[in-house]
Amino acid sequence: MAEQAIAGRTRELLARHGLVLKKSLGQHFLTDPHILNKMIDAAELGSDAGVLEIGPGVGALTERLAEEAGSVAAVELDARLVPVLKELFLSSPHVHIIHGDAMKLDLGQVIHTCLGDTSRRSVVANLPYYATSPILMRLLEERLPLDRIVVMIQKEVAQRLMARPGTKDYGALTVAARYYAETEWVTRVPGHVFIPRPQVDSAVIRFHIRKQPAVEVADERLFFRVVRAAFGQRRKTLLNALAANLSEGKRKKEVNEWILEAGIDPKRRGETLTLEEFAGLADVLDRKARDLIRMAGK
Ligand SMILES: C[S@@+](CC[C@H](N)C(=O)[O-])C[C@H]1O[C@@H](n2cnc3c(N)ncnc32)[C@H](O)[C@@H]1O
Repeated sequence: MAEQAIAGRTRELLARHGLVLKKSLGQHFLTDPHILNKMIDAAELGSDAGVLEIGPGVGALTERLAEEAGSVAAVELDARLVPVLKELFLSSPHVHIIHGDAMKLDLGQVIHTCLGDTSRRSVVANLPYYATSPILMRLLEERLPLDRIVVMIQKEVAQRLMARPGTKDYGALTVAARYYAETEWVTRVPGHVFIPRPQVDSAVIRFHIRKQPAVEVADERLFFRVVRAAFGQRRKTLLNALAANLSEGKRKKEVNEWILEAGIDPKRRGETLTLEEFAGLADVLDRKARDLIRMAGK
């Protein structure tokens, strides 16, 4: 379908159902067929592929997914859109429309129930801006049975995901994404291809989910605590940031020794550390914590 046709159909559906879009739900509907095709190509679908779509809106992307994938499960929060979607996909039994909140639903169960007959699974979605990071983190942290994720997100978040250590965009989100997946920039998306036009530009990013995390750590929760502590106060040195956020009353001298033991200069800023350096540091802290527990038990 051409851009004008998608835009016309979107407006017609909204008018026919008397729907006023809610900015609070990130409702900006895509009208550009070239961008839709880029997302479809990036997802590398086929009849053996199952797709979880988050936020189908009035179904522009869902329709393309339905053409290219074996099964589609589309989770929409806005109850007003659910009957519109059900009507659109009435004669497509491989498309499952689910009314629910992607931040709360048991997504593993949705995948199992709706996409169980497919051999590889992806998420393909134009995510609502207000919930991009929490939804992405859920998809990655919960270790859902997914091979890849192709998402359209705010350009600034995409830049954070792709950032290199030492740059202003590099942060806890970058480290977390890289821990679970390889990230790849697909395309930039200008604001004028949406109804209504958002104030920001977007980008499409592809995640290849790793079978194993990028680095091995003894205690994953501690690893992410170290990462959050290091980025919590970006202007501080690693020593000061960790002493303030993580050391639970330990003197700075000890924290300094831990960082040195991990082979890192304590005067560096947390934002310059690579994934491997964060992992090494978390493992030193884990060893120290175990030593303390062992000594307390003697
Ligand atoms: C950016 S629009 C994308 C719409 C459509 N997929 C498209 O590309 O045109 C985001 C969609 O996510 C829905 N949404 C917002 N929060 C949600 C949530 N927590 N769970 C599921 N859907 C949500 C909105 O109602 C909206 O339909």
